[in-house]
Amino acid sequence: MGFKESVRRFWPLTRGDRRWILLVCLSAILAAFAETVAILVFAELTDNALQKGSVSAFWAPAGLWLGVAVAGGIVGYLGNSLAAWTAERFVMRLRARVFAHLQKLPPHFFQRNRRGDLVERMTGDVDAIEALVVSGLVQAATAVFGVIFYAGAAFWLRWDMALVTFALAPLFWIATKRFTGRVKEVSRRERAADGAITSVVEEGLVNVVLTQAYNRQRDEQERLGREARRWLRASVTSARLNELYEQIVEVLETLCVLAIIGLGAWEISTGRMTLGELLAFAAFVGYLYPPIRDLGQLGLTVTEATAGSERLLEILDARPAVTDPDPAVVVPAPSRAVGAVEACRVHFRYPGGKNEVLQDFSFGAVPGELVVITGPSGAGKSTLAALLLRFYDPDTGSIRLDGIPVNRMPLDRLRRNITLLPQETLVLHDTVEENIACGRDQVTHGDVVRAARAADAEVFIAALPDGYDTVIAPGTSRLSGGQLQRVAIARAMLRDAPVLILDEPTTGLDTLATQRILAPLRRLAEGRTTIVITHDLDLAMDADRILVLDEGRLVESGTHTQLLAGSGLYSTLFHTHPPPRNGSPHPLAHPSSSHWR
Ligand SMILES: Nc1ncnc2c1ncn2[C@@H]1O[C@H](COP(=O)(O)OP(=O)(O)OP(=O)(O)O)[C@@H](O)[C@H]1O
Repeated sequence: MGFKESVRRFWPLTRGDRRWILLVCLSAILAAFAETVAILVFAELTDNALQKGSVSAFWAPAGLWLGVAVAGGIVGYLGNSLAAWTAERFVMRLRARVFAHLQKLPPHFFQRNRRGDLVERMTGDVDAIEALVVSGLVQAATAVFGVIFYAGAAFWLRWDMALVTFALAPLFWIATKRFTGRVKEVSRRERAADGAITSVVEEGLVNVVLTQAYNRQRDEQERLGREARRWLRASVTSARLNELYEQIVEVLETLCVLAIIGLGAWEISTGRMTLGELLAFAAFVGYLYPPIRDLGQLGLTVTEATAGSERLLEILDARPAVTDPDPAVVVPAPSRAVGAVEACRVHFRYPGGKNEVLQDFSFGAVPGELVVITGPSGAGKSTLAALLLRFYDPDTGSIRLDGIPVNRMPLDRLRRNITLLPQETLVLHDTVEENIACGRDQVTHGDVVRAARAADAEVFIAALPDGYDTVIAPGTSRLSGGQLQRVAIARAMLRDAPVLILDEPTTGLDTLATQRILAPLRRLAEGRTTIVITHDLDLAMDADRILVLDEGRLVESGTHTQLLAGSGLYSTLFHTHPPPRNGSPHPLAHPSSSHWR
């Protein structure tokens, strides 16, 4: 991917700020103009005030110089501040756009890309693109106008000397060209290594308990060390290339300066030039180097930015697995669904996956009904939840809510009507109150307290250091698994959607913790269409219907008693499933102990 493509893709993000960018360029032109005037005044001062030793010839040019310097300073200050503001707004907009797109991408995208690398793309690569699209443009305009003014003034002073000096200019371009390809390759490696380091650190932090428990500290350090060495190599190569380039340019500059001094000495000795003119000429050529160098550097910035663009466009070009339907095909329906859920002859394979994860799967559930989906690991149970929430569309067959195919209703409407309680409770880095309230808009403190009470969470929340205002965060251990689950139940209560999907609600909980969440879960399930995905067959006993999945197929369906009477997979799973924890009979394991109702 090249420069043009990068600009074509990212330039639209400058909409709304283009007049400011133009203003910044104008201020750069004015600053270059002020500099040119100052140098000419300096030549006049040298010839008339310094060489002739005349104080009276000093005042007028000095005043002019000071005026120009102050005006140039103000313009420069305003221009640079505006440039920083515009650049940061661009970064904000680009990051928001990529982040918004990321949020639409399907689960498998995040399974296939490391989190740390995505973070690096959202930070380092976004900055690199800004350096191309906004700062790069301003830098280019500043450099081009600098070259025009200073070269123009040098020609105006002595065109013949200017020609000789500028004959050396192509050397700068050759030097830049030779470095461009290498720099692009190295900066791509550097960015990828940056991403890998962030990933290792991030994964290390998430898995720190596992690392310590399994004595894997050294392995983790080695993993970081490996990535750090790759980064070091790329980073040092990049610094080395940049330094080499700088030094070559420096030598070329010295060559130019020597040429001017030599020619100037000759010209002054023959009386064709004054000292003031020579100094002004040398100053113009000297002032010419930074913009020429900037133009050369710009080449390097462009190459670095195109490497970043490629990585960012990989995200932006990843397609969401599902999109909102065309308004023309949306079936009108009340915002709150009744809650009848149906899957009809569903076949599904994950994008890029080899096998069908669900095959010819059909079922239905209505409000007030409790359907348990069970089966061996990998049977496709969680996939079904993903299809009901429309994270993916089935390859064939349909999923319906209240008889309407889910791909014919806005995603927002569908998901508002379903509450998912995933295996791992989602925790926001926020207060307990916000963590409960986040399920719905416009929630009062009273609503939160009522939901917490119904979820049996009130007592432990009150015991927290700041009660409802206690800040919790993902991965912190302030709340136990069971307590977190009850926060999630309170959130679901408040959300009050007609369809409820519980994915392994008792995973990781001991008997007591399980017992504590059953009553709140029962209250939550009341009157809703409840689908429970579980291995825990204690939960299946008084389900209205149990669906047994095996390798993506529905192999059995019925009540606990019906299925146990047969000798199918359910009965095998039930008789081999772990005995009640802590040795005593599971208080809920008895078929007569109705723990859902
Ligand atoms: N993103 C994915 N890409 C490809 N295959 C996937 C993806 N996610 C899951 N699978 C595969 O789909 C199959 C069903 O997975 P699923 O998570 O639905 O099973 P499950 O019955 O819920 O298992 P468990 O009880 O262990 O949670 C598995 O073979 C799994 O490897």
